[in-house]
Amino acid sequence: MARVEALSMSGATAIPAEYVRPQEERHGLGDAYDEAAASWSAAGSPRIPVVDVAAFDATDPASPASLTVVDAVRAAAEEWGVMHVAGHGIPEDLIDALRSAGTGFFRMPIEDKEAYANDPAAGRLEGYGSRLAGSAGEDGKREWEDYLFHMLHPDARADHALWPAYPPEYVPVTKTFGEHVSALSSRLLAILSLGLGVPADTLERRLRLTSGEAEVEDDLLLKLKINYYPRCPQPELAVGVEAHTDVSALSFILTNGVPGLQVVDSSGAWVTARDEPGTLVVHVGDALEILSNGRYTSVLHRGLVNRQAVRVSWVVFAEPPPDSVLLRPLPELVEGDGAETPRFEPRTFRQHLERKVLKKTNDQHEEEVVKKPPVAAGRRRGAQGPEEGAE
Ligand SMILES: Oc1cc(O)c2c(c1)O[C@H](c1ccc(O)c(O)c1)[C@@H](O)[C@H]2O
Ligand SMILES: O=C(O)CCC(=O)C(=O)O
Ligand SMILES: [Fe+2]
Repeated sequence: MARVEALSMSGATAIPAEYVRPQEERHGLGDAYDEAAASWSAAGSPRIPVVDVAAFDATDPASPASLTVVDAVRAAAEEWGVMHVAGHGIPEDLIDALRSAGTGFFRMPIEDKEAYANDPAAGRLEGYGSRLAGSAGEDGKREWEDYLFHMLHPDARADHALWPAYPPEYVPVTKTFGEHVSALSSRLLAILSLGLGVPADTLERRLRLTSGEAEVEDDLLLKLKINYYPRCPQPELAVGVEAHTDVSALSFILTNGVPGLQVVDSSGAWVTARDEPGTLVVHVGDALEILSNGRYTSVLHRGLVNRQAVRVSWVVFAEPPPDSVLLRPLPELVEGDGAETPRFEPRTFRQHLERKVLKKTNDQHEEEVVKKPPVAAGRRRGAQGPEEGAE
């Protein structure tokens, strides 16, 4: 398997055809540093909201301080589907240690990283890999990134044999980080539940409780993907990660400070995420969009690459168990007095993934619509359609 890192280090000035994105996808692509400078310097340019959740008190969710947090998170999740979260409670020195552990792994020679290679075709998704965005072998389908992917939490489900043995602090640091993200994810799901006008434990219960007669509590799973985006000689032709929405309930993102993440705003324009020190970027994913009956928006985003600096991002996906939980709009929203029309058909997480992949590889399959990137600046998101099935 060709690693993007090796291509980047080869010194070639042109990228291979399989990394050249189709013309219709190249709108607004460019060196992430140039795109960031252009987007941040424009007067009145839109900014992803920064919300500080420190003042939310789970033991007193109706206090004025808690309600202020609920309102800010609700507004960001509705209008953007993405926010920079401050006051998250994860110690800065732990975040620094996480960054240096992951960077330490990628600093090893490629041959040493290959010991961790995954094999998606054989169903082994965990490990070191390089992604094919679409059908294998087609031109314009590869993404300019290598990655490391593994289960992070709960610890009992994580196979530490698949985690890097080097650097030696990788396992303890990453594991501790997972515990903190788990706590943060519960806190945010409580805030987001209150934002929907339902009790604080609603979203987490619905994401974890097995449907059926006996209420069995399953775990919310956390998976870690460390994305490694090497320097790219033609960033106007390539993407690090193509435009997509996350299938998770929530995703948590940290970076090494190099720009690249872009999100679509409510006018349909690409906005480059800033580096907001002390914050984590949090995405609303498809699972939460479904549970909230579309009130919260699963954010369409992509990753740009650049000529001068390696970009690294750490993404934690918080997702329901694949088969045991039925994802559907909360009964509290779609049943009884003042009920909303359900906008999504019930499905398990695995079914959702399968339908989305099917939709991507077969555009005729229209009942499940995957959000499409804007073709020109300023086009409204509504034109792309959320992934709905029950209207
Ligand atoms: O819960 C999620 C949400 C996501 O958005 C993603 C995910 C899990 O896993 C995807 C992934 C990671 C590693 C692989 O080898 C894959 O084939 C897929 C990730 O890309 C993302 O879409
Ligand atoms: O690198 C980033 O900032 C985002 C990566 C991403 O969207 C993903 O891995 O799903
Ligand atoms: Fe993503």
